[in-house]
Amino acid sequence: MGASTVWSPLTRGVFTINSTKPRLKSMPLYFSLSLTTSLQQVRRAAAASMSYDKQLAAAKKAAFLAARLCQKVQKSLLQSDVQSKSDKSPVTVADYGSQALVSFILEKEFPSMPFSLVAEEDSEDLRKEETRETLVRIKELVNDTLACNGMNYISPLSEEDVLDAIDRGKSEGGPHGQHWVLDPIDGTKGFMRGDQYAIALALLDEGKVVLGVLACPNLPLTSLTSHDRHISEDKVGCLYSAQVGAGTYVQSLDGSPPTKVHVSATANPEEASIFESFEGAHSSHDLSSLIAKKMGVKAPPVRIDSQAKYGALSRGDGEIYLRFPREGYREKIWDHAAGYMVVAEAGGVVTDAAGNPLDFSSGRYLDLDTGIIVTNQKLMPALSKAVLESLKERASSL
Ligand SMILES: Nc1ncnc2c1ncn2[C@@H]1O[C@H](COP(=O)(O)O)[C@@H](O)[C@H]1OP(=O)(O)O
Ligand SMILES: [Mg+2]
Ligand SMILES: [Mg+2]
Ligand SMILES: [Mg+2]
Repeated sequence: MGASTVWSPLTRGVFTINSTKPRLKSMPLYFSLSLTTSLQQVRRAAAASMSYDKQLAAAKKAAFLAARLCQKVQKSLLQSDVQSKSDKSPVTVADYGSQALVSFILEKEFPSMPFSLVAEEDSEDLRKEETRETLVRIKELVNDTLACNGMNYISPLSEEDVLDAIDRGKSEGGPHGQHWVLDPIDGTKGFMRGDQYAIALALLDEGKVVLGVLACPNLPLTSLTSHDRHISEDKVGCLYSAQVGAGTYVQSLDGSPPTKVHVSATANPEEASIFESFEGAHSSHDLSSLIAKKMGVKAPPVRIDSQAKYGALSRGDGEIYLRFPREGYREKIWDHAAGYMVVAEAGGVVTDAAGNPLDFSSGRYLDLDTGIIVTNQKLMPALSKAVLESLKERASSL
């Protein structure tokens, strides 16, 4: 392990922790170890007790601007906006534009802090000659979004600025220091279909998620499962924000004041409903229906794309979110960090299939057991039991 630069909440300055720093020759090993441990304890305690108000305000601003950019692209989604990446997943100018914008804004907001961003996209394909036109389009989109949202005091970005901003997202994250975590468009398939997607932004401090913001431009302001949807039925666009120890709030992307949300209090599985991926290739629908049957859930599953599921669950639109990707698929931290915070601060529980908490501290990937399950505290015991039984049953039938 090498040196890691840490922004200290205590000193509001930057200091460097070097895990391999030589001990004083005369310093006994136990003293050196206990010094390291207490330094870590001080840093963790500071993270838990500090306020992330400034970072949260910046994250909301960045996610809001990215949402505006994405809305503009989704409106005029043309075939030429879609490229093929080596992994064949569709990447649009909005993915790149959103990442460039968020990266640029966050770095500008905290000029005296070291900037670390773990984000999904990189600029490799965009640096090729044949994608020059796409790059120009992205640059224009980013600059238009800044100018149209009262930020014309910022000088326009060049193509190189855009590429650099995208590539700031290459950080490996990890257990020390602060790292932003970004999915510039979560649910690209939903975005392309005109359905749900989210801009998902979180902050890690000492390996723990300390804030999360989810901009969901197509999510209705009223409950997805409400039987009383009339007046505001057509109003969409939610901005969720959560900070450790301070609860979860939602507001309209058009600027309504934030309202505190809480997960559903339902304890009866018969009254619960389940969220799962729209895409059957992203999560096993069969396993979800087996779990639902075992729990006695009566309602049909609600299938929506992206971390909008976490947002909907945090305000009680439904009680359970199940995610069981195909074997071998490795979850990335940007696909869950913001959603996790939004649900956890609204009183919900997020674990892997074995009941372990998610560990966001070990790099770009989440290493976990089989799948991710999310619900309220009352339903978790029944859900865990049904999940374990269903997994066992599935394994024995293979
Ligand atoms: N084969 C896959 N299995 C599971 N998840 C996937 C797969 N391919 C992409 N994803 C990611 O799953 C998430 C969306 O899943 P869902 O909408 O079903 O909840 C997105 O983060 C998406 O990435 P992306 O951010 O590129 O859209
Ligand atoms: Mg993707
Ligand atoms: Mg994603
Ligand atoms: Mg994405």
